[in-house]
Amino acid sequence: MRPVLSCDEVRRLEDVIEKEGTSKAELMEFAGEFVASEALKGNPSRVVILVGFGNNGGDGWVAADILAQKDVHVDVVSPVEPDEISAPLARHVARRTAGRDVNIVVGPSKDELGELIGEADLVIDAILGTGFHGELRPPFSIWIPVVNELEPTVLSVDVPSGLDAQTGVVEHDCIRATRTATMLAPKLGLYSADGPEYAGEIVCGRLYDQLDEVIDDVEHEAEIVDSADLIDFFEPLPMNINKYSRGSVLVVAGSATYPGAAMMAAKAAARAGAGYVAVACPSACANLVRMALPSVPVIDIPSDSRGAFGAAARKAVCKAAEKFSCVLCGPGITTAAGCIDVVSGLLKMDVPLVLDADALNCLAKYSIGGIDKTPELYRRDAPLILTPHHKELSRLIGDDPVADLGTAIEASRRLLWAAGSEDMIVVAKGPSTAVAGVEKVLLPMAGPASLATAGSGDVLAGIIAGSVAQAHNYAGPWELLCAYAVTVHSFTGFAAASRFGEKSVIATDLIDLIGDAMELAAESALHDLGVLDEGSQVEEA
Ligand SMILES: NC(=O)C1=CN([C@@H]2O[C@H](COP(=O)(O)OP(=O)(O)OC[C@H]3O[C@@H](n4cnc5c(N)ncnc54)[C@H](O)[C@@H]3O)[C@@H](O)[C@H]2O)[C@@H](O)CC1
Ligand SMILES: Nc1ncnc2c1ncn2[C@@H]1O[C@H](COP(=O)(O)OP(=O)(O)O)[C@@H](O)[C@H]1O
Ligand SMILES: [K+]
Repeated sequence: MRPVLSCDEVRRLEDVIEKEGTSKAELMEFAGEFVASEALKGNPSRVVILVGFGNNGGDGWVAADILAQKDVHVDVVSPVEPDEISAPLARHVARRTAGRDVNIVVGPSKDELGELIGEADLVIDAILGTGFHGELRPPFSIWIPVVNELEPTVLSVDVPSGLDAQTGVVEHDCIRATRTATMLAPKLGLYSADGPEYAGEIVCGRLYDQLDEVIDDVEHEAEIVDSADLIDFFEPLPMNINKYSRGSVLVVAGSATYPGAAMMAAKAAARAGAGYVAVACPSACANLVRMALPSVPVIDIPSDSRGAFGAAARKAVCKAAEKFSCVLCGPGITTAAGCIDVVSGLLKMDVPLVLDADALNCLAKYSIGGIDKTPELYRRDAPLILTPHHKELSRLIGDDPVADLGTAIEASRRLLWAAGSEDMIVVAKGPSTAVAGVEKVLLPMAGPASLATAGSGDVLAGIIAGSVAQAHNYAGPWELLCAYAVTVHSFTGFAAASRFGEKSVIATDLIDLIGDAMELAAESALHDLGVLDEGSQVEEA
């Protein structure tokens, strides 16, 4: 797993490194060397380096010097003369580079800038880094659209300029990078909100030899999960099993209005590997589910007048749930009174429980001002996995806004710390999904935007429940198991997009591709571990 840091954590890390004897000035030299080495990978003969007023620009000035020494023609485009640069470290390296064989262009017109970029093989964007905040000001608000319009190959330094390194939000405009060379550790904003759209491929410069020894001296906002970290989940099925010992899931879902949600979640749980999956749904939709899923037993639960769980549902659901290795509750249930009752009954049981969709909205209705105010309502000894998207997460914390990865992680932590249980996980879904536990927050590989389709979350909930059900002897952490499920879901998105076309994927497509997705994830893990060469098949390993 690879750490992802907040801007504050990066600053603290730089302080730790400085205490260990490597100054910030030296770090800037290493950052510039890293940028130059990344730039040289494309063998450019002409490079334009756009620099700003701060230390991000400093990295660019150092890279300019190195590239010029390698016989690359370098044009540095600066808003001011080197002597007028405000950040002292950056001013120092700018003055030094000014005395070398580089062409410095101060305050060019739009046309001049366009011409320079048109002649270059590569543009290095060292305008703004972690120090950027507020509204983009001139001249950068003028430079950035000129760059983007010409669509050159762009290497951004640390973060694409214009992107908030913490939130990933682009308020006004942002450099569209081909690649981003980030320093010490990726910043959270590269994975949040608009980050993935603008950052391109992300490469990380370690800069400091003993980075592994000091990086744990600061907290990590999150950790990226690579397929290789999930290798233990790709074991083949043992011979000596039966359908129950493989793991069983009770899917408590559906209503007269939303029978499909129950069908999709149940089928996904089975495709994810559970040996026995049953559905407990309101009697109003039971026959529909029976007809759609011949392999799945359906337990009739008393309905209310609208076809949702009724007053007698809690007892019937909890009795049925006793026999299962995992219960998934929520897809399509509505928030009728009987549903709220069912959710509260299941929370009191000691079976591993996944709460999704309307089960989360039922939970939010329990309390005023956020469920973290009354953690006794959801604190339990058995595993509890909540799978909210941003709106559901916001409801759970009393309607405080959840808009991006950073705020989703913060909201998840509020829920987790209030409960204080190692067996509770929040899978905060979004374009990038965070899997948060009390100890750590994981970022599994995100899927394609094709996953933004109705019912896709029901499929993920099924994959999570199916995976939990199989984890009889699993020693944890639950974060990793949920990260595995999210990764498989992401791969279903890629597999479906390549089969049906990016815009044509619908949630039911994802379900039948769960097996393919597991194979793709396993291949990717073996590839990361160096067991598979590019293009070879799993069977050859
Ligand atoms: N501090 C360190 O130890 C290291 C820092 N490094 C680099 O330093 C960067 C951070 O440097 P700084 O903290 O100087 O900040 P930046 O260089 O990212 O930006 C600060 C500058 O941008 C200007 N600015 C801020 N908001 C603006 C806006 N809305 N419109 C126009 N201009 C705006 C400010 O006037 C300020 O001069 C990192 O991203 C990284 O690239 C690296 O050199 C590695 C070591
Ligand atoms: N832009 C996106 N890129 C990648 N994945 C996405 C994107 N938008 C949504 N997703 C994923 O799709 C799923 C949607 O879940 P959810 O919002 O609960 O859908 P539904 O309620 O319709 O089932 C989540 O797993 C989420 O992470
Ligand atoms: K930048």
